[in-house]
Amino acid sequence: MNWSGYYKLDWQDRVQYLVDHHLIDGNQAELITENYNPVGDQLVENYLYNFGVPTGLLTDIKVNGEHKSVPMATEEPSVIAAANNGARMLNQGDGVRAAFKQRLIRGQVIAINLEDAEAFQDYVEQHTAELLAVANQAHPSMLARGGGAKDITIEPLDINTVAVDILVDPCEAMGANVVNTMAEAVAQDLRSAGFEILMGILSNYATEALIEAEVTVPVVALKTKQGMTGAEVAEKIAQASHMEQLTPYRAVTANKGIMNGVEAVVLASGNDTRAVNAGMHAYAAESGQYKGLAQWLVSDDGDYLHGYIKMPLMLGVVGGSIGIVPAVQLNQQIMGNPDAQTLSAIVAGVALAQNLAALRALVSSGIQAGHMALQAKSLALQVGATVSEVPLLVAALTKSKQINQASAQALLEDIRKEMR
Ligand SMILES: CC(C)(COP(=O)([O-])OP(=O)([O-])OC[C@H]1O[C@@H](n2cnc3c(N)ncnc32)[C@H](O)[C@@H]1OP(=O)([O-])[O-])[C@@H](O)C(=O)NCCC(=O)NCCSC(=O)C[C@@](C)(O)CC(=O)[O-]
Ligand SMILES: NC(=O)C1=CN([C@@H]2O[C@H](COP(=O)(O)OP(=O)(O)OC[C@H]3O[C@@H](n4cnc5c(N)ncnc54)[C@H](O)[C@@H]3O)[C@@H](O)[C@H]2O)C=CC1
Repeated sequence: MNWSGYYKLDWQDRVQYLVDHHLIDGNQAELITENYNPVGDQLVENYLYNFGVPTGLLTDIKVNGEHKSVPMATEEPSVIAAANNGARMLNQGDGVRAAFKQRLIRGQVIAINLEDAEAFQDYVEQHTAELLAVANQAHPSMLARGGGAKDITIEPLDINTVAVDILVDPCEAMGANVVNTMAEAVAQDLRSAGFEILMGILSNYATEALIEAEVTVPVVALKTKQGMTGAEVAEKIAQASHMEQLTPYRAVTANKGIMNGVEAVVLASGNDTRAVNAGMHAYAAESGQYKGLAQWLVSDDGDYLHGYIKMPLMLGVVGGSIGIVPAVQLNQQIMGNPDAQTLSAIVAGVALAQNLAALRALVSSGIQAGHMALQAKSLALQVGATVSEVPLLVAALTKSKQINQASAQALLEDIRKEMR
């Protein structure tokens, strides 16, 4: 097959090309057509169709004194139920408090093959004001909004390599493109001054945008239907949380659980999930050992469970695809059209809610009871149940306590026999 120039075809011809070359059949072309979206066609290259991600609601999480409803986009069963469950417990205290100390994005301009790295550093120090002006002239509207390039720091990388780091306040944007534009302008300026510059690019390791969130939950909110007291559950959650500081094998799983919620809100809010993920995981390993991002401790009097999380989070409420995709605008509206800091506080709150629900399940009934009960619906669809058969099969699976593909298939056959 010759794919050269495929990207120049219009959408209909791109789909027809797949049919003509037997990559898809006519029914599948229809599926693509049903899911065509003109906005999608403008957003990505070689566009075929919009791949739908189910979006559900976290109905109520109290963050910085405000009750928020939060759309979450995820394909994984039980994540949204768990977020609701976690938030239900967090809300029984005063809710989550979350804030940034600063919120800046970093651009790196990397100078290489320096004959005298110290002389280069002196040059940058002496020309800091000029370099900041070059950065700000590259995107003047950010300065006009009260943001823009704020500081320049120097990061020696080896004997003849130095990164000049520009720290930028992107206001309500995430700032990746803004910073890249500034970094390239500074790179050009340094080239004109005679230095060899390898590249200018933002860093997704957002250590100047660390959000800290904390919550205090009365232990009574944690008691289980199976009879564990809140105090018992709290004690075990604190122990479980400590394990994440001891072994990276446990920490990665716990952080995956946190990302269940974080990524679902980041995606629904039109933000860049990859940027958030990369920064989060790097930060989890900042001590040299990968650790859990959240920590839970029982208060001295035993009455409260205290949760804390600190993570890099650079999100925007303008820029990128945010203003373009109608579903994103809808999701922002459901959250009350938050500003960038409020959206970040919501995400940090969801991180705590998600982690609390997962840990509580792990140390009480185990994860499978809640997770697999909700997974049963996907399993039913997987084995070919029709939409009207799904509730019957889910009920049968839950009763059988054998939530796997083989038993789903067998139970579906039984249901069909009975229906005949
Ligand atoms: C699944 C539950 C919530 C059941 O929990 P439950 O205690 O059986 O549920 P409940 O019926 O008592 O309901 C309690 C609350 O949960 C919410 N809730 C309950 N069901 C629903 C639902 N269908 N849809 C929406 N919300 C739901 C809802 O807020 C409800 O309050 P109410 O509205 O009744 O006042 C619980 O077992 C749980 O939180 N489990 C954790 C599940 C989880 O974390 N799933 C993520 C996938 S596993 C994973 O990827 C990560 C992990 C776990 O490995 C991370 C780690 O290891 O740390
Ligand atoms: N490594 C990474 O993370 C990279 C990410 N990206 C992508 O970059 C996009 C985000 O970049 P941005 O620079 O945030 O978007 P952007 O390029 O759309 O810039 C934001 C725009 O919004 C305008 N704006 C209007 N009102 C504003 C306000 N109140 N505050 C701030 N800006 C305002 C700015 O002037 C600017 O033109 C995302 O789509 C991301 O996926 C791009 C390159 C690399």
